[in-house]
Amino acid sequence: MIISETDLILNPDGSVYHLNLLPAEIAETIITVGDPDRVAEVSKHFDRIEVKKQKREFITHTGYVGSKRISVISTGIGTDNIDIVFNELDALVNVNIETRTEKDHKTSLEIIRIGTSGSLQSHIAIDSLLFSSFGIGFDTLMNFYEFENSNNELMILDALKEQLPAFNPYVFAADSSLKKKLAFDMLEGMTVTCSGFYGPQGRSVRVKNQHPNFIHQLKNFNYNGFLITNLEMETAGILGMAHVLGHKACSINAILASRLEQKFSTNPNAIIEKAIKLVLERLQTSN
Ligand SMILES: O=P(O)(O)O[C@H]1O[C@H](CO)[C@@H](O)[C@H]1O
Ligand SMILES: O=c1cc[nH]c(=O)[nH]1
Repeated sequence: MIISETDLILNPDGSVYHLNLLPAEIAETIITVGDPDRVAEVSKHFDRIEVKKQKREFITHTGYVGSKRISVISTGIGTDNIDIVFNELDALVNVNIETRTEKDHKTSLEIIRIGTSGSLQSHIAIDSLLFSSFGIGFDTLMNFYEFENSNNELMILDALKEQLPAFNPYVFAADSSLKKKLAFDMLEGMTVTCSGFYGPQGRSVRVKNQHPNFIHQLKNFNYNGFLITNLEMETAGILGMAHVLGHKACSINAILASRLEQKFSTNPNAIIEKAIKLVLERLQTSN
């Protein structure tokens, strides 16, 4: 079936519409970061950079760490951008851009988010690193796609419906092989992905929040001892889109804020740098 010009938009040079990339310009291992300035913070550790591209907030650097080819891409903020990044990355590997048809042989990308996040639990300290075993989406992205959940995901969904009935979330697990490879010694937990930074994360600057107990409600959620540990704005969308498109994904969070103690890291760059170095080292040595 031909994929229409409005379903998959290409630029005049054949690159995908928002990412501005051609198929040869991405690696099969991709690090995503929210902040466009973080792309260079990752690629400064590359031994060689062969591609640098940008359109809007989507900056891509592709290069090598040793013999491992890696791309790092900024997604900007939010799961609306995750929809764009994942559909366009998938098209670059799984659609023949010239014939506009799906390829018979599919490529499964390895996608690792290195992001920042706020903690909801006292044992998840500021300046620690946390692996999201599950992403819980409080946004609406995955309502627009067909998918089936695993039994574990369905059981967490049931517990969410019972304990947090005011919300209607979706749930996806991280890829277990990426956890073994990159995060075997990290704290882990369930990450809630929010549709905003202020009200949707229980903050209120001048306007009262409709959910004044948001932080404590989430903190107290418990599924067989498994807790909601942190809040951010992309993880659940990344895990969900990877699942529907057949890619492997995970999310590693540098904890910058404690929402319980109402404190913020005094040196956020140090823990982000630690996460970047750890992921690059482990990606290089695991192949
Ligand atoms: O630091 P990044 O990766 O952007 O992640 C977090 O920071 C942003 C909010 O400040 C949101 O994108 C949130 O998910
Ligand atoms: O509290 C926080 C910190 C970083 N990023 C978020 O989305 N929330």
